[in-house]
Amino acid sequence: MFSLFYGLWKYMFSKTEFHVLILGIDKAGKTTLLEKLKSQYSKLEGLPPDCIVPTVGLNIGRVEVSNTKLVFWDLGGQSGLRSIWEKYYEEAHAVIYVVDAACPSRFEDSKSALEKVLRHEDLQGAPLLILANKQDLAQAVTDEEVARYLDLKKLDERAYTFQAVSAYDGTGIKESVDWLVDVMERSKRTERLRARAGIGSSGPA
Ligand SMILES: Nc1nc2c(ncn2[C@@H]2O[C@H](COP(=O)(O)OP(=O)(O)OP(=O)(O)O)[C@@H](O)[C@H]2O)c(=O)[nH]1
Ligand SMILES: [Mg+2]
Repeated sequence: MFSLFYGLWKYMFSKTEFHVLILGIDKAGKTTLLEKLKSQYSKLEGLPPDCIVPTVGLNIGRVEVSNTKLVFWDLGGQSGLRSIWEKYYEEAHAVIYVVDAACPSRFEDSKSALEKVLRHEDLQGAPLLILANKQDLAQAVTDEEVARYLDLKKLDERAYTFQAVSAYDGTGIKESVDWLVDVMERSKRTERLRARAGIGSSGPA
């Protein structure tokens, strides 16, 4: 009986919580993005870019956007650390994949790391937001050019988009988060994760 009431209470009063994985190769700007998200969407001051060091473990950021709680998981992108990424796939509602748009010499590495992410069955149907980061730099290429370089195949069955951003000055971040929240709310994967957690779309299970 208690669990029935608790389920009902949880359904009616708790805000939806989404887990978003921030992936990408090292130096793409993932942690800089996380800190920018924190300073734009929460009362917390994010770390300034010159205090950010390469990530070895996991950085977590929690923010609220309208009636939605977002929990960001930022992982290290160095090649020896990428094997850890998959431990987080099962619980993720969506993926943000960050590309350094000012560094074409690393597009190939970025592309193959992303292809591996997309092949993993634990991420089936997860919406994908690909960020062409570092747009504040003159040499950065556009989001369309990053899309051409990555030349991703077999994305038909998942919601995805490319967005030009600067984690440094915040350009494009609001549009990116709005897109992400909207697709996660409508995604079949979200329905599946909710059902597994005992929160059905038409009430507690
Ligand atoms: N100009 C500019 N520099 C950026 C931007 N985003 C990140 N950087 C710089 O890029 C470098 C790497 O940034 P990080 O945020 O540490 O990159 P990361 O993807 O978290 O790297 P790992 O933790 O090693 O995987 C730092 O020197 C940042 O200041 C951006 O939008 N513009
Ligand atoms: Mg980092």
